[in-house]
Amino acid sequence: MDSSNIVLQTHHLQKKYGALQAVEDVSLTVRKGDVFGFLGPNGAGKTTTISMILGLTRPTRGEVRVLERRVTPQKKQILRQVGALVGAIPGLIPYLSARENLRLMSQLYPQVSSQRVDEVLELVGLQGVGKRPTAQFSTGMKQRLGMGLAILHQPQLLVLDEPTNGMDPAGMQEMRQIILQLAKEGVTIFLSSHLLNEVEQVCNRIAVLHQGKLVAQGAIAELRGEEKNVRVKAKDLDAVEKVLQGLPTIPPFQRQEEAIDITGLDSEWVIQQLVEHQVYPAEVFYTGYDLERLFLELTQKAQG
Ligand SMILES: Nc1ncnc2c1ncn2[C@@H]1O[C@H](COP(=O)(O)OP(=O)(O)OP(=O)(O)O)[C@@H](O)[C@H]1O
Repeated sequence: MDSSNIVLQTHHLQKKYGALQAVEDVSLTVRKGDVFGFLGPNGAGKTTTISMILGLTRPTRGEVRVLERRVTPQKKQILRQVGALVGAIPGLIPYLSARENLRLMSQLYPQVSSQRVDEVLELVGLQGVGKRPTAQFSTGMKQRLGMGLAILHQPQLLVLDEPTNGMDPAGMQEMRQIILQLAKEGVTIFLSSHLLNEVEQVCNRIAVLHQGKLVAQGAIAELRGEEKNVRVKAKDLDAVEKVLQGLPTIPPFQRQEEAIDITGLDSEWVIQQLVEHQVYPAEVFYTGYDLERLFLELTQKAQG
């Protein structure tokens, strides 16, 4: 693996709070251009991991590297290359407008021009809000401004901790659009979420955390596996079932109300088998692998 391509890496990261193992042996690799989904139910240890990534919490064991440099609470220079939106938006002045807040923040960075402020306002869809004080903003608008503040200095990595928490579906959709746009512009994104659906829509790679432990990591397509799921619709489902039962190796299948779902077979092969037994399906199609099911399987496996 080309290490110059790695933007964020954690090595055997561990955090204990007394007897509680909040994070246990978490090794993550985030490459340039990834929209990396950090998935796990509430309490899995996502925020604790992020806090160690951002040098806010000292790991009990293990280390964090950003752009190949080690991050610790004492050594955080490399985090200038990182933007973060984690919890409440730091430094947001409620009586100032979005532009004024961005301008104020831009004074921290010598390289940020007023042109960049306008660019960011547009990117996060707040160019039209004028002088409205941010105190009057909706949750979604505040989060978008928080995102704007986090990317003002053009970081290489953007860390987002549950950025759509408390948002309505329209706000979530807007947030996803911004994430995708930023990714297009070359920002690597680390997105923590407990929402499978959100992660599936924007991320190319994911890691799944459960009770502090990593239970999976990889490309979404890879994690779904080579496994093929074929749905067969037919007038006579009993006949379909009989054909499946008669195969030399009976594939795992599940009878639904109007279809049979079969795991691990090619649709062409299924059709061929059925037709050879004079069973003619009305429809045969791939249903793909449901991330929700994968997630449940992974977390149940971890528990069992
Ligand atoms: N400062 C702390 N002291 C003691 N326990 C803590 C502390 N911070 C977190 N924990 C515990 O560590 C575990 C992981 O919490 P964490 O907030 O990292 O999970 P999370 O995946 O971010 O969940 P959520 O989405 O609910 O924030 C939880 O059991 C939590 O109660």
